[in-house]
Amino acid sequence: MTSISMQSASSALAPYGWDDAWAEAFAPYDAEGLIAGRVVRVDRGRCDVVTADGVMYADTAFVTPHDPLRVVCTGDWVAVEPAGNPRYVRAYLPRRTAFVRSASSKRSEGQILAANVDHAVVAVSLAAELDLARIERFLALAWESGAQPVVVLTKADLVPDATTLSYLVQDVETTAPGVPVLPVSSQRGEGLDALAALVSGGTSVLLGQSGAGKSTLANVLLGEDVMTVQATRDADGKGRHTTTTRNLLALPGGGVLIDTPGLRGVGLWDAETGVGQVFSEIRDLAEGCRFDDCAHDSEPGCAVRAAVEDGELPERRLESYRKLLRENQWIVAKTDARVRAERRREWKRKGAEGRAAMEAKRGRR
Ligand SMILES: Nc1nc2c(ncn2[C@@H]2O[C@H](COP(=O)(O)OP(=O)(O)OP(=O)(O)O)[C@@H](O)[C@H]2O)c(=O)[nH]1
Ligand SMILES: [Zn+2]
Repeated sequence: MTSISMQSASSALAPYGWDDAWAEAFAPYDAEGLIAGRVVRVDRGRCDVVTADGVMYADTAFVTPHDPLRVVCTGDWVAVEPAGNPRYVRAYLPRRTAFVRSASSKRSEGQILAANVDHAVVAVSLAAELDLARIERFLALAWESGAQPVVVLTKADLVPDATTLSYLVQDVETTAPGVPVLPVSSQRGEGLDALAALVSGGTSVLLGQSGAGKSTLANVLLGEDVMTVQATRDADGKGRHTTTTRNLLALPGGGVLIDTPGLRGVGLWDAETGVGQVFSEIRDLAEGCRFDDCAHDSEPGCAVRAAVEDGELPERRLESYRKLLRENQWIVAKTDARVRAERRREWKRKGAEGRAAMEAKRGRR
């Protein structure tokens, strides 16, 4: 049975992405009298949570274990205490997707940047020459998170004619199998309705190089309503201007936009699965290689090299694939080395503390 509080939460939180599956996952917390909400901002152990009763300021101490991937982040659905000063976040619901930096989700030292993202919108400017390798890199990050990538080719108004534009779109489409490619112009308005429709069904993030036009797109998507959205004041009336720095916003046309500073400058991390998805046609071809661990270099019976020789697979694509895999392996190795060094320091520190404690005890005797 759904409680009254859950029913009101459902309608108030729907613009933030609440659905039946979240309601079901939340049911046990509802039974405990906890409040459902979505994290719109995290800052040093505290977070702002949008709930049916407005934005609440909550402490995350209960849900901040040592594993940095299990720290509450923007986009999480959480169970907050109904009262208290401070109120505590008691739990967060299992994540559907997660953007993680520095290491894979299988490891414990990554940094979580955003949770429960459905669409990763990669903004690519048409004002400069297309850098396909860069697009592939962003797509790897996007796939790795579990979100569906979308490429938005911005500043389409700067492309001289429609034929050129269609060639550019085709180039990106062959680089991005399984990814919708959408040319837009924030200045002239082309493609913006299609983009708004695309992001209206879920939570989106904007990725892409500096100057790609992300802020401009965000402003267009947020429209004039951005001011009223941001004016929803926090319920505990502390009078702080938290809402202006919110990292998660409900879009007037439907859907949610997450824009965190960390996501903006994101680089490649352990994204081997993501890299494989970007180059899905290479992965498919590799099934025909004689050796399971074929590096598609000079091995005999390599189906991938054969496809390059036949002109079926662009050489650039294979090079880019191998480069991203190498880069990825290097990052993993570096991260592992750093973690090992950190652990050693930790052991030393613990050892020293342990010895000090023993000596203190002995001294007391
Ligand atoms: N001609 C044209 N220029 C655009 C368009 N969209 C954005 N720009 C311009 O491109 C520049 C960069 O846009 P931003 O939106 O600031 O880019 P950004 O990706 O947010 O950049 P960072 O904040 O550095 O990550 C600005 O000067 C915009 O005016 C467009 O559709 N057409
Ligand atoms: Zn091969």
